[in-house]
Amino acid sequence: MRFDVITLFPEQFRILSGEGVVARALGSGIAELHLWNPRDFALGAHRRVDDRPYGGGPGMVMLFEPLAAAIAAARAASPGAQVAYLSPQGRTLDQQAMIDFASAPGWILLAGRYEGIDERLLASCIDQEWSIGDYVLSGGELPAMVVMDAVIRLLPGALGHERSACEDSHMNGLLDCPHFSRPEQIDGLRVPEVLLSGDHGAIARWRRQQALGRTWLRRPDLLAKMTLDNDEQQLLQDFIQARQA
Ligand SMILES: CC(C)(C)c1cccc(C(=O)NCC2(NC(=O)c3cccc4nocc34)CCCC2)c1
Repeated sequence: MRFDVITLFPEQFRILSGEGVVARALGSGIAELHLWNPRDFALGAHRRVDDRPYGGGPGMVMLFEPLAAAIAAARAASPGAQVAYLSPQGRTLDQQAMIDFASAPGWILLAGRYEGIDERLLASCIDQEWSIGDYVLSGGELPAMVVMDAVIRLLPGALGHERSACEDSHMNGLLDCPHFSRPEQIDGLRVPEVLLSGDHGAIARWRRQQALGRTWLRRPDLLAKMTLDNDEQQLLQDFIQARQA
């Protein structure tokens, strides 16, 4: 999958070519990243990419022309790719959204800075507006990297042996089960016996029950989106009753 990112800070994206799943995917051609800096499309003597807001007020606004030109260049280089503006006004993303994005031919991601972009870009050049959540950030670069990380992990061949035991619970919306490793005892705290039993069926059921129970306890909103089969409903009931005992 091809990613084109429009950003005033292309250097920030070096972090993706470090190590791990995304770096390997970029290195092996499963994904590709092309960076476009609006400053390269800024004309005139001062090559401005931002200016003061009409109507006054603090801060600066990213100018229309350099962004429109950068978007046009990215569109020409990535046929079929849609343009998504990472923005606090956007649709809040979740795993299902990332799964949907993973089937696109490519994405052109626009990262904002300052107070944001000239609104006319949304009407003329931008196809989608996405948010990674409700907090004040300095720019759209980290949100763009969050989207790339979540989508690239879903591409065929991206996850080798890293597929985790609880990956399934991630994949169908449950929280993770608890994880333990050596030593068996720390300050009197032991590892649940079932995990030491070697009974893989019991271990898989315990992990499923823990994922169900923790989701019920901590994120009932995620559980509400799910349909549990009879076995899962029984596991969850047993978890709830054990807690009330
Ligand atoms: C959400 C709420 C707290 C109510 C709020 C209200 C008003 C402004 C901001 C704010 O953070 N503005 C600054 C910028 N933020 C983001 O780009 C950004 C922020 C959050 C999630 C994102 N997902 O993608 C891009 C995102 C916009 C221009 C430069 C960075 C945040």
